[in-house]
Amino acid sequence: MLGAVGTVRLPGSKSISNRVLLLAALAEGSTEIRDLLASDDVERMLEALQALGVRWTRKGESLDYVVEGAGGPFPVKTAELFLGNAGTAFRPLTAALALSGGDYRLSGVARMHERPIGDLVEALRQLGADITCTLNEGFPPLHVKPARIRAGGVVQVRGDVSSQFLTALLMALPLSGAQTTIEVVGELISKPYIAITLELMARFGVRVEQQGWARFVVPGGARYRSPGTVFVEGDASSASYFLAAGAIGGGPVRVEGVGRSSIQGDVRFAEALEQLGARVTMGDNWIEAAAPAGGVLKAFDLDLNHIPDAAMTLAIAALFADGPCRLRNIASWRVKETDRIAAMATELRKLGAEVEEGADYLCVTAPAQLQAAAIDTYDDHRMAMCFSLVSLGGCRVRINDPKCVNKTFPGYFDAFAQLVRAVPVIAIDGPSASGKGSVAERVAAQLGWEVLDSGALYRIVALAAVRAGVALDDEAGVAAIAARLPARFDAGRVWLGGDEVSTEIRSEACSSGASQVAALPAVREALLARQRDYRTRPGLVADGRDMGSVVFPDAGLKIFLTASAEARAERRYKQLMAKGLPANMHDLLSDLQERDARDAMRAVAPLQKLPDAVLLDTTDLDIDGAVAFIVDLVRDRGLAAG
Ligand SMILES: Nc1ncnc2c1ncn2[C@@H]1O[C@H](COP(=O)(O)OP(=O)(O)OP(=O)(O)O)[C@@H](O)[C@H]1O
Ligand SMILES: Nc1ccn([C@@H]2O[C@H](COP(=O)(O)O)[C@@H](O)[C@H]2O)c(=O)n1
Repeated sequence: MLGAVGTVRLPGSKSISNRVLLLAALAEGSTEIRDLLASDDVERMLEALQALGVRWTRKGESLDYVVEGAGGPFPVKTAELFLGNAGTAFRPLTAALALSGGDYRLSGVARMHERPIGDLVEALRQLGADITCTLNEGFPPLHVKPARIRAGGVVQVRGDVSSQFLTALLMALPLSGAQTTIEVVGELISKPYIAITLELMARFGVRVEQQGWARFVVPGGARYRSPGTVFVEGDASSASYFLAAGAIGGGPVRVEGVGRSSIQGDVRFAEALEQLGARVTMGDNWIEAAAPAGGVLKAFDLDLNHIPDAAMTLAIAALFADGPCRLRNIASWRVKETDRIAAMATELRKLGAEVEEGADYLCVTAPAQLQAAAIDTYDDHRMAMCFSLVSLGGCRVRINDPKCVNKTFPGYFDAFAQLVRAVPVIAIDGPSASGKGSVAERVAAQLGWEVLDSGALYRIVALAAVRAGVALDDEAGVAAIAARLPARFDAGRVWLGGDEVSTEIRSEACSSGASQVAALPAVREALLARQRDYRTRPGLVADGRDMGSVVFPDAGLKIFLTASAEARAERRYKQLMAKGLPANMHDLLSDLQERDARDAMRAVAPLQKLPDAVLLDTTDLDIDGAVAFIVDLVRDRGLAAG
C-alpha cells in the first residue's frame, strides 16, 4: 500500500488554452497568453492557427505566447488541417472556418473520425455554410467550402451530445457581424464548459446574452478585442487525479493553479470528493484534499453531468469506497476520446471490480482485494491518469501506452510519482522487556497509526505448535503452523482460533518458546508477508527484533530501544505479578539474558542495533519520556501529517 502527500503545480487548462488561442487569433490586437498548456491538443491548435495565417511567437522556452490577432476571419483562405484527436481544436475551428469564407479540409486521427460532429455541421448549414463530411455523414473529416453566410436569425443546435458544438457556434458567430440567437435543442450537458466559453468571450469584448441554458443571443456588430494579457488557469480536470490521490492515499495533497476563483466547472470535483468523506480545503488558487478521518471513502450515488471529465476519477475512487458506487448521467463519456463507459468498465473488471454498465451510468463495487492488472488506455489520456491511482491500493498496475497523457499532461507520471510514497513505518527493535510494546502502542495512539506487535506472532506460533504437539525445533512443522496461523488481534486482546490467549502468550514458557521458533528461518519466512500486510495508511508502528533490518528496512524511523538487563528484569517481574502470573526475579533475569543472547546470536534476523537506528536507553527514562522522544523525531523527520 502507498500513500500520497505533497503539492503539485498544475499545467494550464486545456479548455482555456485552446479557447483563448482561438479568440486571440480572431481578435483585434496582440494578446499575451501566460502559462499556456504544453500538450498535444494545444500543439494541434497552434499548428492550425499558423497554417491559417495567424502569427504567434513563444517567449523563449517559457509557456508564454504572443498571438497577433487577425481582427476577423482567418487571412489564409485555403488550408488542410490535421487536428489529431483534439476536440477542443476541431469543433471550434470548424465553426470559425465555416464563417471565414475559404476552402478548408479538416481531419484527425482515426478516433476523431468516429467522434460525432453532425449536429454542429447541421447548425452551420442552417447559417448557409457549405460543409461536406467526406467519409461518413455526421463525422470528420470535413471539407469546408466558401459560402454566403446568412447569419442574423435563429440557429438551432443540439446540446445533449457534446457541449463543444454550442461552444464552437458561440465563439464563431461574432465573425458574421449579425445578431444571432442560438437555440439549444435537448437538455444541455456539461454546462460549466459553456460558462468557460462565455466568460472568455466576455474577456475578449463580446458579451453574449444568456437566457437560461436554452437560448443565447450573440450581439450584432460584435468584434473580439484583445484584453492584452490572459493568464491560463491550471487544469481543473487534471487536478482531479491529485486530489483523489490525497483522498485515497492519506494526503494532504495540494494542487496549485485552481481554486475558489476558478472559471472551470471541474473544480466542483472537490465537492464530489467531499461527499465521499474526503477532507477538502480551498483557497483562491489552490485546493487540498486528504483522506476521511476514518481513512475509508464513503460509497456514493452521484449525478456527474456537470463534471464529465473529472467524473472519471470518481470511478477509480469507487475502488476505495466502502460500498457499491453509482456514477449517473455520464452519457457524454461514450463520444469522448474513446467510449469511456465501456473502456472504464472493461479495465475496472480486470482489477476484480464488479461493474454494471448502462447507456449513461456505471455501478462499481470494489473487490475485497484489488488484482494486479495491465490496463489498456485506448489512446485516452484520462484512462491512463485515472488508473495510475490504483497503485495507491498497493496493487501492481501496468499502464499500457502511458504516453497518451501527452494529450493534456506530458509530465503527469513524474508529478504523480513525486507525491507517492510508501506508507511510513516506525520500527522499534530491542531486547526483551525494554518497553517496545508499551511505547509502540502509545506512539501509534498519538499519531493515529496502526501497530504491529511482531513478538506476539512468534509467541502464538510457539503456543500453537505446543498445542499441536509439534516439536519447537521441527522447522517444517512449525513453519506450516506459522503459514496458516489462525491468530487475531482485537482491541488489545489476542486470539488463537476461538481461544483468547492474551495472558497465556505472556508466560515465560511462551517467551522462551517464541525465541526458539523465531530462530528457524522457515518460520520467519512464513510470517514475513503477514507482518508487511500491517503497513496500512496512515502509518505503522512495528515492534520486534528485525523490524528495521528485515521486515521494514525502508522504515522512516528506526529506534533501538533498550535498558539495562536489571531494569528490564524488574519491569518484567512487575508485569507478570500484575497479571497474576508466577515470577521469580533471579530466574527472570537469567531467562531474559538467555533469550537476548539467543535472539542476538541467531543466524537469521538477529537482534542488533543498526547503524541507521536511533539508540534510546530507557534505564532512567519512563514510558512517557520515551514516547515523547520518538514522537518528536517523527515530527522532525516529517513522517506524519500535521
Ligand atoms: N521506560 C519504562 N520505564 C518503566 N517501565 C517500563 C518502561 N517501558 C516499559 N515499561 C514496563 O515494562 C514492562 C515491559 O514492557 P513491554 O512489554 O512494553 O516491553 P517489550 O519490550 O515489548 O517486551 P517484550 O518484547 O519482551 O514483550 C511493562 O510492564 C511496561 O509497562
Ligand atoms: N520481530 C521479532 C519479534 C520477536 N521475535 C522473537 O519472539 C520472542 C518474543 O518476542 P517479544 O517481543 O514478545 O518478547 C523474542 O524473544 C524473539 O525471539 C523475533 O525473533 N523477531
